[in-house]
Amino acid sequence: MASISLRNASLDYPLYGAYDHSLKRRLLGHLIREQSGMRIIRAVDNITIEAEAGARIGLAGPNGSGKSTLLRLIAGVYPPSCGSVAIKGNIVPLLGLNAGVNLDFVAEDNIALLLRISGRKPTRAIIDEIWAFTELEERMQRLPLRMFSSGMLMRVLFATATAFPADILLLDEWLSVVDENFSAKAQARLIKLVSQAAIVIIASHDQPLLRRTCSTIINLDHGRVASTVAVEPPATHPFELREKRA
Ligand SMILES: Nc1ncnc2c1ncn2[C@@H]1O[C@H](COP(=O)(O)OP(=O)(O)OP(=O)(O)O)[C@@H](O)[C@H]1O
Repeated sequence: MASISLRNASLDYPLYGAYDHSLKRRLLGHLIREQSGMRIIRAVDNITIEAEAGARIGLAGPNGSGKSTLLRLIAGVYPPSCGSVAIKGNIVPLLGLNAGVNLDFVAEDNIALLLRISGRKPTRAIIDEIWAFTELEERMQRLPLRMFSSGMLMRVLFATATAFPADILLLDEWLSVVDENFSAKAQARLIKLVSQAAIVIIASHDQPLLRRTCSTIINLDHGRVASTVAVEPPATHPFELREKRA
């Protein structure tokens, strides 16, 4: 059974070199939690979340409030600086599509690599199925991704990231997927993935979207939970995810 348990989890980003070394700065260092010359940003601050199967959680909050970092913490991209994060179930993190990609490798090798990273065996049949979804010419499978347009690259990465169902689906707002035709197709694939996932967490600035799709909205502010709002159960399939990054 899928579950997420964050207990008093925090995440500090160390900011190497983002400061000066003057005496004044050193004297002021302790005021900004600077340790041995390292400045730290606490992007997620003491957050506790318990989610079981069926949870649909929206993360809201102003720019820099910690939504993306919290998703990365749950995805295991970063370990917590303190507190604990325990996850049961396989996670599909749709956070930044470029993660894990090597532009110098040909497309099919990248697909194989991404599948392996997510614990899947990249068989010929699976790669072909992913490629069919992209609607790109077959010969392009053997070209380095460096030669792809950004829209083509997006198609390949989206098709790969969404090829398998997830127990836990994490969505950072990023869907401005290429041209109109593909967008409709991408949206349909995403809706399917969302409906199959046991737990879905969506970070977005789009309150109507969060209200349509989530049962709980967590409002973040400066990395902390400012409020948690229960939302009426969404109507059947009001899912509309085409949005631009803020
Ligand atoms: N790689 C990084 N290194 C250092 N600081 C970072 C890094 N990524 C984010 N931050 C900082 O962490 C804080 C939280 O950022 P985060 O991207 O999680 O916020 P967000 O709520 O997703 O913002 P937005 O709505 O603008 O996408 C911000 O202060 C940001 O400057």
